[in-house]
Amino acid sequence: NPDDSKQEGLMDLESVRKSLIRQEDSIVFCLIERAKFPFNSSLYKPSLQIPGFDGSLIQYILKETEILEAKVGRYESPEEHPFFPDGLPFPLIPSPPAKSPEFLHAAASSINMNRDIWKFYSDELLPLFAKEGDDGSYACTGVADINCLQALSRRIHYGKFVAEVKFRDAPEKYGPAIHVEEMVKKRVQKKARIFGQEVNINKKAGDCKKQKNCKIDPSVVSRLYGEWVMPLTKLVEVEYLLRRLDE
Ligand SMILES: O=C(O)C(=O)C[C@]1(C(=O)O)C=C[C@@H](O)C=C1
Repeated sequence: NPDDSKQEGLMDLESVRKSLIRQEDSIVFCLIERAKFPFNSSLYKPSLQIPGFDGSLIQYILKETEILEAKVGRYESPEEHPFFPDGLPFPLIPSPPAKSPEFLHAAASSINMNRDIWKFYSDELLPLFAKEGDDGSYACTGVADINCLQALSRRIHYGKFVAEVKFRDAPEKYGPAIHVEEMVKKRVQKKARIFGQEVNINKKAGDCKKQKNCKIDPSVVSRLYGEWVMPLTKLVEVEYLLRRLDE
């Protein structure tokens, strides 16, 4: 019953969608940050030879980042999903006791789409917007990648919350999904234009009218949502609902 959830201070579809909209801002800003650097292909190849590690520098940075984050409890949150879940350390500090029962069904923790997110990000999305070249700034580029990957992962796995509120609520209220998708694509495109403009104190703020003046190509951001973010969010929703009635 949706009213019960409101009384318990829990989520409804409106609040879940509001969170998805706020997360768009983070994603667009992370992409703008990554677009400052050239492609830096060495970051993604195992050729840099990290002592004691068999993989690329980007994998090393992400894995070590997640080890630290796990120690301070990041992955105790149902909103966070590690890219390297195997063998992560337990938190060093206990989490505060939960105020309300878990919102998601226990099966939620078995869903992790980060393998697909890693793949589309490095193989398909990056080549669409990173300019060619190698300036050697691998650490900063890698950190920018990790911020993008984690923001995308959080957004896509938020599908679990979308699915749970839909499961609890009456689905006929939601209207055709296709309109929601068109609106999302238009909105992120507009955000890329507005957030990606050069701000000049002598000019009225508007947006970057010409694509070449934008820090990130707005059509790439719209494509990112249409081709990967929303389809993967739907997949998370379906995977979640398939497990929703498990004991
Ligand atoms: O808002 C919803 O109802 C969702 O299911 C989320 C979402 C999205 O990823 O933004 C996913 C699929 C729908 O077709 C539309 C939107």
